[in-house]
Amino acid sequence: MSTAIVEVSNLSRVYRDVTALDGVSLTLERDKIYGLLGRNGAGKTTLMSILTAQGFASSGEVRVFGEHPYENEQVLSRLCFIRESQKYPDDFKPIHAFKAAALFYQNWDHALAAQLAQDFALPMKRRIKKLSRGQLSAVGVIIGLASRAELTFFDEPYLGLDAVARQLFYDRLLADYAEFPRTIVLSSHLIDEVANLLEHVIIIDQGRILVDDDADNIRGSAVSIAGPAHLVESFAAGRAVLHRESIGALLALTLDGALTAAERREAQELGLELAPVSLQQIVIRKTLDAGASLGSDGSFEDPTDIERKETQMGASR
Ligand SMILES: Nc1ncnc2c1ncn2[C@@H]1O[C@H](COP(=O)(O)OP(=O)(O)OP(=O)(O)O)[C@@H](O)[C@H]1O
Repeated sequence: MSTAIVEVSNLSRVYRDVTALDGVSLTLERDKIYGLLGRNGAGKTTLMSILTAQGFASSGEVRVFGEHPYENEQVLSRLCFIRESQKYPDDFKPIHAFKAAALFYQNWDHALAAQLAQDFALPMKRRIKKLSRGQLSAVGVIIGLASRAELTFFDEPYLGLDAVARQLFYDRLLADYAEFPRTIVLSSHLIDEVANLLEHVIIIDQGRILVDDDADNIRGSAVSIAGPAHLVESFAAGRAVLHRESIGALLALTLDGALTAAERREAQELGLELAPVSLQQIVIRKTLDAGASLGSDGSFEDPTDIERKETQMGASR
């Protein structure tokens, strides 16, 4: 039996002159934590909006729990979309938002919501429009977790949350997921922070799927190698290089693709240093690579643009 709960086929979304999604096909399986990653404007929110029936597709097919999500109460009551721009009625306090969620979500766990409100030190009786930015994010995070929806989307849920509160969110998410497995899609720019939560990663770039793979495969899909420049160059000859960085006579390369056992031995015999590459670095390299070879208008860009973009993204270490 298929475990796919979301099936997307050739989905596109065009806003006047912007193609936000361009022929996206993917499936999401039951009981998995997905990372939906990509640069600003890549199309992540647009994709999640369409899957949750808050936005329309220009073309393509979307099935959620085997059905069209639009105006489909059966489907919508089984999914939860937490986004930063969530609007609440003017006079709503967190307590009202939770009561409304309890009516809508059949798996709502009141005790969990109360515990999380305490953990996040959320003032339950203050109007939501008076809450700080972090407290507002906490309201969303609590609804996302306590709803225990079969399919939950968190679109950058951490805005304004401090480091302690973010860690609390990650810890509670993992603990609750272990007890009540479900499908969670987490869109985040803080990739290193969420990397350990993710089982599967979808990288989207300029409206297209760039990578759709298990997190472990992606982690193993690049390696960093460092040592005297001439030895590193000869070892890496003929291999795709995602990134290079030199300091004096030393060179560090990020190589695309895993090394075989024999190659690892060879590197060790040459005295070269091998190190894994973080998920965040891989995402940065792959999206820069895709952007460098094919510009948004389909033209090839000047390769020196990579340096400029890396600086913009804060990727250089
Ligand atoms: N309502 C709209 N009208 C016109 N263009 C839009 C609209 N919504 C989104 N876009 C454009 O579509 C593209 C994808 O936007 P989207 O919000 O999906 O990106 P994102 O990956 O979520 O970005 P971020 O990480 O910055 O939140 C962007 O170029 C954006 O400017």
